[in-house]
Amino acid sequence: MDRLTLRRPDDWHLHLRDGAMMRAVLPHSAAHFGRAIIMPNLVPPVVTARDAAEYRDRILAAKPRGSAFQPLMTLYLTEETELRDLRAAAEIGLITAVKLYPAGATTNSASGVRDFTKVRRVLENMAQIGLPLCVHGEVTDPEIDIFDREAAFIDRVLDPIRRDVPGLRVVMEHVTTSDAVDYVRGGGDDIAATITTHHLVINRNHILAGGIKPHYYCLPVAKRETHRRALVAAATSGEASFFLGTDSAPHTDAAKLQPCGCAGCFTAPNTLSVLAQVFEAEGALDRLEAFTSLNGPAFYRLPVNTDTITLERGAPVEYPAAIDTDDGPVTVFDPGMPLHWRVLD
Ligand SMILES: NC(=O)N[C@@H](CC(=O)O)C(=O)O
Ligand SMILES: [Zn+2]
Ligand SMILES: [Zn+2]
Repeated sequence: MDRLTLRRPDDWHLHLRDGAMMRAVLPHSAAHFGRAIIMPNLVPPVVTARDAAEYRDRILAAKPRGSAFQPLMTLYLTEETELRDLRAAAEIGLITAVKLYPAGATTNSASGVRDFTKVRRVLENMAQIGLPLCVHGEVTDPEIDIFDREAAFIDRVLDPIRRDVPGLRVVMEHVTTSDAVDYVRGGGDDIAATITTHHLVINRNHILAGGIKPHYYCLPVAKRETHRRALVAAATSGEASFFLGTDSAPHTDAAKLQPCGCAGCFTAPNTLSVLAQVFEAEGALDRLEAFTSLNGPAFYRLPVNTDTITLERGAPVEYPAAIDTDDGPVTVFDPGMPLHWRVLD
């Protein structure tokens, strides 16, 4: 097979940032994706309906001319989130989901939730209206080893919340462990998971062996190879509970390459080429469309995109090692292998 036509993919977890950074990164997602769930962890975060409407308008204004890319907005859940504001935003279709960051778990999560009893009423209302909760699933307890924080989150936080609030629809974002894959598989129709591009390619050795590689540092941090294999198996299985959320998370090189560097991999420019390579290696190219274009809309109860994209296999695809922004260069994810699948214009 050297040509592959798919329903146009969507990205169910994307960081576009704001200002100069947004203008530089947005065209890379808009070139390939129909829609994307836009993560709200700006500084300050997108917490009110008004913040979301203004952010959406800034994205639409920065969108390349002629692009039909649709940002699907989210609210950043805080202990002060107002129920009325959130319900109104959902009713008019301004927001597609709400994002839960445990306070301190990841980039710009300081305004996140510490005491989960304080958001219970909001969660109950979300269950009632079927509004999905996107979850960064890591505990923040410094006593818990960073490689165990996702598995611990399932037992200590996520499962108790789901028992407490039956019917709450949850997307466990950027899963990195076989524990999360198993939990989502056994969790019924109200839970799904996004899987990133980079977690299908790297394990923790890529970050640490032979010298430290800050551009592979993201959260949740990549785990051991057995976990990566579980993610590849889930993504390539075609199972409805697993879909693409790239978590493309641009930071300038200056912010990544320092004694305390930021977490995040910037994968927007080459994501689809990397994914096709991974699926081909598994003999699963026929299930790429389910992962990139069908399972996400089904969970979010949205129609699939009506148009298609075509990938073609050939000589290795060229992509920039970094993109320029007015804030400085942003390094593009290096999958460490030649990519033979290019997206045709
Ligand atoms: N994934 C990351 O390592 N970073 C994300 C935040 C997040 O998705 O947790 C970011 O905003 O930079
Ligand atoms: Zn996250
Ligand atoms: Zn993210």
